[in-house]
Amino acid sequence: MHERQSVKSVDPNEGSATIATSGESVVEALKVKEWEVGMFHNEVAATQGIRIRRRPPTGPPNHYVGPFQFRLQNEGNTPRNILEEIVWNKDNEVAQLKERKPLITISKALGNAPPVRDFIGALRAANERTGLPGLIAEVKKASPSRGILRENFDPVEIAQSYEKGGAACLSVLTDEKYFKGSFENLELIRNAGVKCPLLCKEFIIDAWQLYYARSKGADAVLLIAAVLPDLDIKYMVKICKLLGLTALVEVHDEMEFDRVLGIEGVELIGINNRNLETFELDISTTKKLLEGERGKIIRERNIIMVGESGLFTPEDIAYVQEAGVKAVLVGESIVKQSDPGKGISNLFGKDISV
Ligand SMILES: O=P(O)(O)OC[C@@H](O)[C@@H](O)c1c[nH]c2ccccc12
Repeated sequence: MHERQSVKSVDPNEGSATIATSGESVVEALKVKEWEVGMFHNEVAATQGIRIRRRPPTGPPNHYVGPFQFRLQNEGNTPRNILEEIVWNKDNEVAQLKERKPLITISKALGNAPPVRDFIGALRAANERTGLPGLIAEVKKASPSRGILRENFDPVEIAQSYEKGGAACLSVLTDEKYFKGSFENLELIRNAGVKCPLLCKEFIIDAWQLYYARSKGADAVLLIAAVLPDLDIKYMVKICKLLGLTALVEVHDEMEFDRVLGIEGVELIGINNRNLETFELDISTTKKLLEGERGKIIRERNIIMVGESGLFTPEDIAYVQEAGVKAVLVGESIVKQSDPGKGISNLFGKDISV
């Protein structure tokens, strides 16, 4: 047992952690370390062409100093775009949630989580059954680019309608601040007896979130290459496998796609037609990225490709299918319709539930 230390470390080269005089200052020192790691993270990310910085570039850690809004207005601490703002906000959110529910608590809850469902299996089966891309239908109330998509929003009703309409899997937004989603919605849908596997649509920046998502009943999670450096994706994909989760790794340009193709164990890749930094939408992104060598690698490795965002008509579906996707992720065009299940028939130009 240590006696309470009250003197500085004798070695002046040692770091601030050794000046600790009580449990609280050890915690502070750990937070500073965490902050430094976050800073280092920004530099590693930049070498991989990632423009999104994990933390504001100056000042102390944002989760224990002052209101976030205040910090955002400070020079040097202004996010460059909406994706960066979301990520910085998520960093705060996760830091707080983690303090309330440490990993050990969540690990215990994992045993009580609903069993995992086969996300990729469901997509493949739907694709074989219909000859069309398997549908991941998104339960989405709002987005920063489109505002409120549906006023009268009952997540369970929408999920059941999607399932009835022939969706293979569902995507449930869990971000509250920017997408008006919640983990409660995910749990409600799972507990209502919906059988489709569920994607937890979240901005994942910390492995803790993977455990949390599984404990809330998720079968799959989204990993965004515009935000996560290679090593994070690599470890997160491994943790997903341990937990039985499917990782949908999302890319939106050639560089991200090549990075992800260099990571072992990736089985499901989404091409987001929307650039999350600028909101620009262009469905030819899916086609462009699957042309040539990359398309060949995908086929050789039997990786399932998902066309994401901006799909509204049977022509759009045919276009991305022709480009090589076996699945699509669709929100806006179906969630806006009074009967979302019927929205699916409109989207595909036929009833895909039979
Ligand atoms: O509503 P749309 O345009 O059909 O898009 C759905 C889905 O692709 C989109 O919500 C999405 C794809 N990747 C994301 C990452 C974060 C937030 C949202 C998304």
